[in-house]
Amino acid sequence: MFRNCLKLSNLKPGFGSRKIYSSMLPKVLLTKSLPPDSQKLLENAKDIELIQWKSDGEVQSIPREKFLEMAKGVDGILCMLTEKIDSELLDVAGPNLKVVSTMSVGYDHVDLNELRKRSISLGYTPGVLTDAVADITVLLVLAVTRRMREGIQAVENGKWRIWSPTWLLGTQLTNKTIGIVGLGRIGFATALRLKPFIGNNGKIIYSSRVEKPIASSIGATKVEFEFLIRKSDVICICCAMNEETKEMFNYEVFKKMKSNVILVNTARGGIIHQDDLCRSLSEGLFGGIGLDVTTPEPLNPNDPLLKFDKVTVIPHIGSATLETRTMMGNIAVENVLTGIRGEALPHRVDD
Ligand SMILES: O=CC(=O)O
Repeated sequence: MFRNCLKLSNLKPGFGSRKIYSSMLPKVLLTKSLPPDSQKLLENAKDIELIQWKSDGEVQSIPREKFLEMAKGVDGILCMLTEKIDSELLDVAGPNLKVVSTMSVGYDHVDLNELRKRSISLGYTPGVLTDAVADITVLLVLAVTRRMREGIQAVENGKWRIWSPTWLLGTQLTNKTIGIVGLGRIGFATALRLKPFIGNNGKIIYSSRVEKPIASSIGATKVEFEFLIRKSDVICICCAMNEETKEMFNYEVFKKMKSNVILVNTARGGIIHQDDLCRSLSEGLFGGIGLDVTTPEPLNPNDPLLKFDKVTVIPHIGSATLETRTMMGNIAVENVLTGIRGEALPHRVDD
């Protein structure tokens, strides 16, 4: 089933025995094919041996056992957010490993402390996916407030009868309060995009560990998380997932929200306690939910969450534009190549 284990040694003809020569080159393990331009960039690197796992149609992530097997003795790993980088993997990889480069802005799948202990650098891809993820956050806000999923289902299932003044009424964003959880790059870009929709009488509030000076440029006000969840009509989760934010949206929090609140999550599924979300939905809470991220991913098509018409789920495609994925891929390649050469990574997670 798998065409796994592609071994690509970037040798010019005439360099003698490929096997002997290639074994002297630093090895980079790539866990999934990159967008075409980024793939070429890595394949054209002259000073590495590229070891790549490939699945048919790119639909499956590298199985854990395969990952452990292929990571042995490598100098660099270029991975996705779907691969767990933990002590087991790092032990198996061994002392040659200098750099892990994840093709993602989030790195909650990486045990940063274990990397630090071993002086392994972590590269990531910040900045370049801000617009794409902010776009999809707005897309979900609009889709949920305007009941897009139900509308599409009605058309497809022959339930579209006649124009009616009272059918499929959504909610207008005008004059509403938007709460952004985490006003980093993506949170700010989302707020900026939503501002014209709420008009002069709408409000943007945000919660964050620190005051964000840029917020004043769009009139956004910093508030306590508690205030945000009580006062917002629309809440966009735009923060990173860490010990502090994991399952911060749970039953207790849901009960404090407005009963018709719209909740959108384009960050990480784990920030929402999903069983609590289902429980709250079955108790009639929420105006609607929009999720680009879930627990687990992929979400089982029979997951109870999908039984609620007001829940719209899309398959973690926030950064999925060719432009953005190519920029992410190129940065991930630069990170891994500079890392194995012992140079400073262009985009390194600071320790
Ligand atoms: O979710 C996507 C990313 O972290 O890049």
